[in-house]
Amino acid sequence: MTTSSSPAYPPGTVITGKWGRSRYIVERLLGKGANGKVYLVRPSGGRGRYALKVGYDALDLQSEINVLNALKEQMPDPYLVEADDHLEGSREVTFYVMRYIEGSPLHRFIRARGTEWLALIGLKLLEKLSVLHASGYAFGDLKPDNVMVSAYGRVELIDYGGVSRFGRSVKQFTEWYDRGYWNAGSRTGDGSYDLFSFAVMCIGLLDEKALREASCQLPQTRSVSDLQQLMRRNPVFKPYAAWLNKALAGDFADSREALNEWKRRIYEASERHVRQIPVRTPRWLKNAFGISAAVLACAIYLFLRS
Ligand SMILES: Nc1ncnc2c1ncn2[C@@H]1O[C@H](COP(=O)(O)OP(=O)(O)OP(=O)(O)O)[C@@H](O)[C@H]1O
Repeated sequence: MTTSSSPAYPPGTVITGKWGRSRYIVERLLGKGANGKVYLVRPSGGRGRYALKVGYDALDLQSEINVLNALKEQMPDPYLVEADDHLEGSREVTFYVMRYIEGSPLHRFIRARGTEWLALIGLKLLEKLSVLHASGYAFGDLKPDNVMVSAYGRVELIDYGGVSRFGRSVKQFTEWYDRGYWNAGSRTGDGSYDLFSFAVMCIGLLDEKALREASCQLPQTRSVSDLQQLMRRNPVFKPYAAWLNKALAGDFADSREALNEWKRRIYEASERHVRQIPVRTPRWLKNAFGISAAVLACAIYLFLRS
């Protein structure tokens, strides 16, 4: 199996599936993480571009493939294209091919486009999570690096390596977004585990400095009330605070309910916003009104004189 220190495949490398005989040509390395390397590839003789992941550990990659296979039926536009083995020198290496998400990770998107995008992106992300949860899986390692956003605001979860069946221990997590880290519950994979991570992720996107400060507490004193306090201090949280508090407390029955409440709250907030925009009278209308008033005054004067 390939390792994290093995050199990346250079552009032009051909990866041939042992069983399906598909051939993919590497264009470039998209990124590497703790579990594997991901390449941008195009099918030999075919059209389109895909992302191809080569894992460091065969078992870990296989469990990722199993989850993606199980989700294939639930998704209208499946993420997994195919999985196969190929020969790297004399070694057999497992890989899988997925949809290529052209975009940027969530935190970079929000930094570039503004926090007002959070309402819409949060909505789309909750939709993705509720499909995953309806299939009995928790995403686990929900964090901004694992959410890709396209230029048009299309949202996609990447890195299914942390996905676990409901009721099993979460396989991978990142401190800030982990319910256990905030002494707020177990590391058992369930819908509310992901909703908790989602809430902390929103907090970090809206005020990263405050989240960093809150996380500096002693591990035994760190708690959800630190997160609630920081939200009270910054008005940027106002439209989201009630929802975020509910997710932090694990009070949503499931992610469908969380999704519906998010929808309701963002519609209400946008309606309030529209109502608050002062309606300015255009200058031409003021002028026209002035002329009509003058004409009317003359008409009344002439009428009274006659
Ligand atoms: N479908 C995709 N489309 C575009 N880029 C992708 C895709 N999947 C992964 N990437 C890129 O490759 C990088 C590594 O992928 P991934 O997160 O799956 O690897 P990992 O080893 O599981 O990472 P981690 O250390 O976060 O667990 C990502 O950060 C992202 O930049």
